[in-house]
Amino acid sequence: PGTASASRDWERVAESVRREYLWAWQHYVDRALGADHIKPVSGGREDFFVPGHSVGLSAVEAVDTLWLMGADDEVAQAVQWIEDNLSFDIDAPFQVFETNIRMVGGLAAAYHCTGRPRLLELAVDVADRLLPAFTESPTGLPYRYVNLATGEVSRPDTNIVEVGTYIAEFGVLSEWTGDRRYYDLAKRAMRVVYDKRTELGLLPHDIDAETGEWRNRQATVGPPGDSYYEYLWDGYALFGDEELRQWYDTLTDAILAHQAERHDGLLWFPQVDAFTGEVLSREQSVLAAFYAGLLGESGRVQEGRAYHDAFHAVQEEFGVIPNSVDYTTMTTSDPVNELRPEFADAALALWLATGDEVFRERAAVHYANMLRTSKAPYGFAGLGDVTAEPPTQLDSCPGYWWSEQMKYYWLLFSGTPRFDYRDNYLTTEANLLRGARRP
Ligand SMILES: O=C1NC[C@H](CO)[C@@H](O)[C@@H]1O
Ligand SMILES: [Ca+2]
Repeated sequence: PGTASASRDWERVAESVRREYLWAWQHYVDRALGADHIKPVSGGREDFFVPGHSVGLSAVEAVDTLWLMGADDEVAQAVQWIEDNLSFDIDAPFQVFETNIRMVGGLAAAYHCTGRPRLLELAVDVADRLLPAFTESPTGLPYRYVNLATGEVSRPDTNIVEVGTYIAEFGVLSEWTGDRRYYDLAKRAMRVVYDKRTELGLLPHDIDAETGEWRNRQATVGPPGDSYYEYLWDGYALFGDEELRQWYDTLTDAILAHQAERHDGLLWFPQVDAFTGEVLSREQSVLAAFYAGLLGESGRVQEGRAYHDAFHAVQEEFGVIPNSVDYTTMTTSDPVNELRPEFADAALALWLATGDEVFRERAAVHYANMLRTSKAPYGFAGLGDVTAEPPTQLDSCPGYWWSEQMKYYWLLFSGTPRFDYRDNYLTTEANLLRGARRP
């Protein structure tokens, strides 16, 4: 990986990605610096976590992407705003999962790339404000919300993603500070879920943080199941935790045995009843596409390739992948596109795992189709209906756009010396926690 390919001028595509990203960044700086989101059609500002309490989400999500692009002046702009303005002393309930993967992860990645101590201090500050969600819980499964100023917790009606997607961000904080609390609290919640797997070795996705009881029967590799599985593997990949790998292997073997289904020669993962294996739904969320990359990087390369082939068929059918498809008819009942990055996420993971150029080609099409349909006056916009000609643009650009697909494209096409292509780690929000190579 990282070598130029004779068949395509990847450098030219990489330069396009960097140019478009810096164009969008300049509009964010000019019109919405400090806001969680810019509104790309109107040029307005928008809060993500809590109305009236933006925490500069897009700037935090952008730092490592800008750094990997060598855009050091823009890195300085983002870091300046963060160090001068960012405070988490906010008397409002924040969603623990989203705050972790976006703010803890974003600040930790910014620290990993720049080495600026204030960024690590802020990551630790916001992580400490999340801890009551874990320590106040009778089961160790964190509540969904915590007030960052008072520590008041709420919403035990949670799911395996929101109780199990912390080990990467919390683990590096333990590594970088020497305080094991973060790692231990994150892993304990994962163990509670694993120990409740069904006879078939499958997991429902909804769970009560106070009673520990399952609240549904359905198993899915899409939301809100996806990153629980991802972080079992990541805990092994990042910290060498063999127990997490064993849990991952046990659950993945069960998923491949009971959830995998072939249809028209393509591999899919329908939703099934975790206790009986009965197929409940053949809707496939675009977010489930990440799973192709997870299978590929965790030694299930053939299955990973096959599942990416399935989503490639969806990209061929629609151009821009809609929120979900029914794979038995290849039709969509949800034609919205929210700039979801998972197809590109899996393309990068599979390219790093196999070196096969087909994944760069597929990602290049993903980028070209986004560029053609989502570019709006002040940034990149989601689409209201990917089947319309032209697709209708939404006045929204999610924070993950600044951290995910543009970074995946850049890493796939640029061969940047700032990234260790052989030893690296990106979180589920594409925050770089290992593999930055400072010049
Ligand atoms: O894990 C995640 N789930 C949802 C977002 C992208 O679709 C993003 O926040 C992240 O990739
Ligand atoms: Ca993800």
